[in-house]
Amino acid sequence: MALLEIKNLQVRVEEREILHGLTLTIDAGKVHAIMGPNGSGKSTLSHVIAGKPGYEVTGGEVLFKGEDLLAMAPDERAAKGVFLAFQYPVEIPGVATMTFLRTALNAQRKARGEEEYSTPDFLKKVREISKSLSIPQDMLKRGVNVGFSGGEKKRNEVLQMALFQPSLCILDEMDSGLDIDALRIAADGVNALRSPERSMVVITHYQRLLNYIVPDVVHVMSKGRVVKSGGKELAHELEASGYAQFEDAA
Ligand SMILES: Nc1ncnc2c1ncn2[C@@H]1O[C@H](COP(=O)(O)OP(=O)(O)OP(=O)(O)O)[C@@H](O)[C@H]1O
Repeated sequence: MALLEIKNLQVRVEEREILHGLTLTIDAGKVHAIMGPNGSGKSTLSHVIAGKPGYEVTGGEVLFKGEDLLAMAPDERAAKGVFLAFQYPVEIPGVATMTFLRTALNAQRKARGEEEYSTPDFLKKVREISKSLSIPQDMLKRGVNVGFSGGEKKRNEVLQMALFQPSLCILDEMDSGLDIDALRIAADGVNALRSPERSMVVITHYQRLLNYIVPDVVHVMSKGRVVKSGGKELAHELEASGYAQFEDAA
């Protein structure tokens, strides 16, 4: 069974149809890259999967582990293992990162009927992961993403991923705003999470990120649909030839 199955998905935002019958299947243990020009609907797709409000699904279906994902509330999706790493992570002043991480993790565990982490176990886990991502401990005492640099925000997203252990990770333009060293650290963190049970959807404009996170499958999106799928070599072809050929075909 596929981990995620999207069939003929149609989505409207503010009365305008953005996804026009998108079909995509993601098997467990695979890394899929989604590429495509600005405005083709990549972020819209990731937001609809995560359950962000404001998107009206007018047709099609999304099955996650065989269940109707669209019928689930966003927190239920997270507890079931869907994680979206934001393109622009939000700041939450007044909520310490550590408190946020612990509350979110325990809420997800509780929803799954699992025991909550004890404080020492939780601290040990966070320290281990943050060390591997070069995130200083004092950063975790600050408000969520408050005063974090662009690179630190992205690394904080990878920290959440490593802590929550989701089965589907969607990375929306993880490379934007990252310098080469930060990109390598974040990509190493993502690669460490690759497993036969976990799938990743990497949304990016550029082939560069895919040198660090090598995909099994590459899809091209254009005008609200997946218009071509192939192996990792497809990303190299796109880098050479651009997206215009698909714009015409869509
Ligand atoms: N909240 C919104 N209100 C109105 N239009 C929207 C909204 N969100 C998205 N759109 C429109 O939907 C289209 C697809 O946007 P989306 O952000 O999904 O594309 P994208 O492929 O992620 O683009 P980019 O590569 O530039 O990030 C765009 O034309 C955008 O203007």
